[in-house]
Amino acid sequence: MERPIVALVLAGGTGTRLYPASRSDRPKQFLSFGEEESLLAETVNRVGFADETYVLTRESFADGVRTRAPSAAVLTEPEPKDTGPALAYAAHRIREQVGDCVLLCLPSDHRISGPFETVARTAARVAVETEGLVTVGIEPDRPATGYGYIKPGPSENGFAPVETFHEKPDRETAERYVREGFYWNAGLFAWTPTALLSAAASSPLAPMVERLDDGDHDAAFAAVDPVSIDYAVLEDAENAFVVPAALDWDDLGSWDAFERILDKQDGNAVLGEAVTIDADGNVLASDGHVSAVGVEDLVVASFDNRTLVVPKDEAQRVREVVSELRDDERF
Ligand SMILES: Nc1nc2c(ncn2[C@@H]2O[C@H](COP(=O)(O)OP(=O)(O)O[C@H]3O[C@H](CO)[C@@H](O)[C@H](O)[C@@H]3O)[C@@H](O)[C@H]2O)c(=O)[nH]1
Repeated sequence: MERPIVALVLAGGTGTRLYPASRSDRPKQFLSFGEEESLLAETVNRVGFADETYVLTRESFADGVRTRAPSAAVLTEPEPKDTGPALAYAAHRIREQVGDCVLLCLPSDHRISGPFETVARTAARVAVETEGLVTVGIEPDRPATGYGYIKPGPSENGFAPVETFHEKPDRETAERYVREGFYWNAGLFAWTPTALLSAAASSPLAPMVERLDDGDHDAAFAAVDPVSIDYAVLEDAENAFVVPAALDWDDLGSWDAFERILDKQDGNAVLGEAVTIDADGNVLASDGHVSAVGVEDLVVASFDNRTLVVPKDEAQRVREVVSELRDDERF
């Protein structure tokens, strides 16, 4: 009998780099950018072909998830400790509930179009055939430093072994990887719960896996430090594979990404309403109205009575703002 495909949507991050649209009680996956539905709802709709869908999130987002994705089952994790502990925990819980299915793990905050179902089904098939950890590879169009980079081995039958996986390289290394034909890791994975848990058992997640087997979920989370699945497992995995995918894909990581997805108004990317005079190359995003005069290459983001202004090529520095706001719980 074919294994059921279980979609596991990760919705526990906050997406801080889209502050002030994203806030501690309004993470990126709950937002909609010019579409009718939230990124989370779009993700759950996109995996409508799966036999079951779970959304994994933190307790404080659970109600928001239920409202936005009522068709999915909600799993909450004892502590937000990044995607490594989250994915190991979910694999364990779902194996208890539905047996050794094939998990299709997806971020909840990406914008994707193209043959998603075909790619996802191929990844699921490869996960079962190889009993390995399957990633989806996107051809890069720039040396982005916020992604994982995958060097594929010889490809056969729609997939290739992963020769190396390097999470978030520096700029110079990313430039070399793009020249050498590496893929971006799309953050979309397929594996059986057993394959993931056995890889996790010889990784920094090992102390957690032992305690999950004992059934003590709080102790399992307490036993590990926050770490992403990419650093914890994928960089050292010996049985990882990549399915190259021709998807139109964007993770909307920070405000400069909107330049790639929005129609231009006189050379500016505008979300919401704006008047622009002698202004060029700006990203103007708001839930109200922005006017920009005689300025270039800025991000102006204004939501819920909070405004961020930053040079576009320093858009990542919003992290510094959020870290200061978090210190006194104003995020
Ligand atoms: N449940 C849960 N979900 C989480 C947690 N932390 C993050 N997530 C969710 O996991 C997804 C990915 O997390 P990010 O933190 O946004 O990852 P990233 O830095 O963008 O890097 C990952 O994605 C890139 C593609 O966008 C990859 O290129 C990279 O290798 C990596 O897999 C998002 O949907 C986020 O909401 C957590 O503690 N718990």
